[in-house]
Formats: sequence, structure tokens, C-alpha cells
Amino acid sequence: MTSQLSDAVGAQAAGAIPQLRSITIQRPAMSEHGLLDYLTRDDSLVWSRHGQGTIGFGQVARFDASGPERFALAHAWWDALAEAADVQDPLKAPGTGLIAYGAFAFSFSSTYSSRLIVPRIVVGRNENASWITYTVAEPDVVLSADAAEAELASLLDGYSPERELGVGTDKLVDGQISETDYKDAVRKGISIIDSGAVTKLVLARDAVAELGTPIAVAQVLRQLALRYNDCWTYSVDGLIGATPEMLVRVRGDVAEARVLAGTLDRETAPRGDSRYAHRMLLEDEKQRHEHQLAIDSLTDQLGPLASGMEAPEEPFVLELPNVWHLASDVKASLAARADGSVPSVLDLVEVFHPTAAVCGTPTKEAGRILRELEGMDRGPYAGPVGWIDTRGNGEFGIALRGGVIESPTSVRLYAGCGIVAASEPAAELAESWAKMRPMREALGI
Ligand SMILES: C=C(O[C@@H]1C=C(C(=O)O)C=C[C@H]1O)C(=O)O
Repeated sequence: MTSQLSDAVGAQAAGAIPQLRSITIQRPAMSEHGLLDYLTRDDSLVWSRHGQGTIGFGQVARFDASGPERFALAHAWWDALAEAADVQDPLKAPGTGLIAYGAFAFSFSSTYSSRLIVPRIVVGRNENASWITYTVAEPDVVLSADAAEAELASLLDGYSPERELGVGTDKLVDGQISETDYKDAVRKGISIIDSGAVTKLVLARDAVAELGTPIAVAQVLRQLALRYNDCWTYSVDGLIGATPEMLVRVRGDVAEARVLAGTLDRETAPRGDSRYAHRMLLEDEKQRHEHQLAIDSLTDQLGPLASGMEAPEEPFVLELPNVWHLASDVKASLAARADGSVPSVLDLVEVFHPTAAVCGTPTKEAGRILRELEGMDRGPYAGPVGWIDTRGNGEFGIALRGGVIESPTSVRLYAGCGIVAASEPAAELAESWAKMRPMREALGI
């Protein structure tokens, strides 16, 4: 740890690292959609896919950081918190025991504060078991299954109301980048690519959903989780969405990522052409090139940390309700470090972010150019979002296909597209709308 880091963490530790006590208790098996029955409160923390994942309630500890050291600071805080905690976890599976949910800013220069949040109650389900984790900071609370269930029951009494969709004065308005500005930025991006400064640039835009009545977050998340079942539905302190892209998932010494690049709108697809997606994505040179750049950037970074790696030769077509993507699942065995440990999910998040899929190639130069061309603070959009446990397991997706709740009646949606030399501004604009469709549908706007 650098001295600047240890000072910062030391300052935190002196006053702010609570001594947590935590107990995990196995519960009766839940049905496939059973986890969603717990997604009833707007202030829940959520990570869910295919009916597995966790829902968190309340907050017993929290860490905020910004700047280039945000990952390292959060990591050091988490290690210190885990070290000080008394954790009873008979299940010892990824996601059981003490966990924190996290959302990180895309850029080191963002004003968005990156955060880790430790919930008081977590309800979880994986392929083998269901559980509840109860975590407290107060020394006098009795940690028992009965106390955990009683607290959960009282939290679930606070059911958040649903919202009637498609009525009233809901509207979608321009964000910081209008449609015209976006096409201009894409045009400029293409000429920068033509000049040879970068080979790929990911340019994003925003739009704001202004609602006539307050957003019903739990309702939006339930809809995303059911409809976008192959995506990871997330909610961390106002950042919500369902992402198809896994930055990195760690279980023991195995790391996995799902890389996406190459997109095709399903709404404008010709009917009856069963090979359309195959032809337009797998057999298209521009899409394959864009995809390969994203794979190469991941495997280059993962290589030195791995003792073995499986990266498929050919991508597959991922079918989502709104779009098709070219996708590749990469898996690696993590190499042990000098002390015998393997990197934690936060170590890998720091190494991989930002990927070529959401920034460009080469990453550093692309990042500088996109900040200039977009001229907006991406906040947590396209940043890592997910969770970590005390053994270093965790999952961090890339915060795509989502938005930031800015007030009870306004949600800022973001979407971006990979630009290469052969891109067309109007097609990229249309693609950005296709990527906002899941949130628009869930919001009824
Ligand atoms: C940047 C986004 O998506 C990324 C860009 C893609 C592309 O350009 O084809 C595909 C998936 C994501 O990696 C977004 O959804 O906002």
C-alpha cells in the first residue's frame, strides 16, 4: 500500500471502521423466482441473475472514495473492515457471510463518489442454497436466526408502492448530449480514428426520464430481472439497471468475464430471416474487428495474472429482448502470488477497468478523447457495479443499460456505442436508443 493510501485508510480506520458482527443462516430452498419476492422495497441493494443473487436491506457500514485511487482505497477499507469483523458463516460460499455492494465512477475525474455499502440484512440464493446474513455494529444485539428473521419481516412490511405506467405527464428529455451533438461527436471520433490516434472509441450520451409520479424502483428492477433474465440486474444506492456484460467474477481461484462488443438492434430486424443476426454480427468484418479489440484488451491484462486461460476462438451471438450482441466468455485460473493468495475481485476490477468495450483502444488515449468529445461526467455509468465478500469472491458487471436516480421523479439514462473507422453517426445514434430501451420499457416511458 502506498503511504498516501495507508494514511487515508488509517484516517478512516481511526474513526470510521466499525467492528461488525455477522451471522449467516441457511434457509429453506426458494423457488426459481423466489428471490424476487424479496424485491419489494425501493431502497434495496440488488444483484440478481437467473433467480440467483442477493438482496440487501439497510446499511451498517459505508465507504466513499473518488479520484484515481478509488479502487485501492475501497479495497484497503474493505480488507480492514473484514479483518476487524467477527463473521460466523457455516456456508462459506461466494456471497455468504459479510458482503459489500459497490458502485464505482467510470472516470478518475468524476464528481460521482464511488462507494461500498455493507447491508444489515442480506437474503441470498445460489444454485445450492438459500440464506440470510445478519450484520450489526451494536455490541449488545443478539445475533440469532430469530432476530434476523424478525428484522427481515419488519423491513418487508415497508413495501414500496407500484406506479401506473404510461399515464400522466412522463416524458423523456435531452440530457447533456442531444441527438445532434451525439452525431457530431461520432463524426469527430471517426476523423480522430482516421488520423490514427486510436482504433476504437466508445462514445456515450444521456437522456433524462422526467416522471409525473415518483419512480417505483423495486417495480422497475423486478421487470428488468424478469425480462432481461440473462443480464445481471443491479441496484446500488440510486444506480439501477440490468447489464449483459460481466467485467469480472471471482470464485476461489477462478476468474470469468463476459466480453461484449458488436451490437444489432432487434426492433429493426427483417422478419423471417433466421440467419440475420449470424450474418450481420458473426460474418461482419467491422463487428468482428470491434469485438476482437475488446477480447485482446482483456486477455492481455488477464494473462500475467493467470496460470491458465480459456478464451474461445469464435464469439457467440447473445440474444437479449432488445438487441443481439457478439459475446465471448473468458475463463482463467488465477496464479497464486508470492504469499500464496490469489487476486480478489476488487484487485481485478482495478486492473480491467475501463475495458475497450466501454472506453476504446488504446484505452488511455481513448479515455482522454472521449472525455473531450462527450464533455459530460459519466458518473457511475460504464463503471464497475457489483459485490465482494470477505474471501475476495465477487461479481462486478459494467454498469450499462441503466440509469442514475437523480430525484424521486427523474432518472438519467446513459448508453454508448463503439466507434470504429467504418461507423456511421446515424446508425450509432439508433444503437444508443436501442440500448436505452430496457430502462424506458421498465419505466413506461
Ligand atoms: C457502451 C455500451 O455498450 C457497450 C458497447 C457495445 C457496442 O458498441 O457494440 C456492446 C456492448 C457494450 O460493451 C452501452 O450499453 O452503453
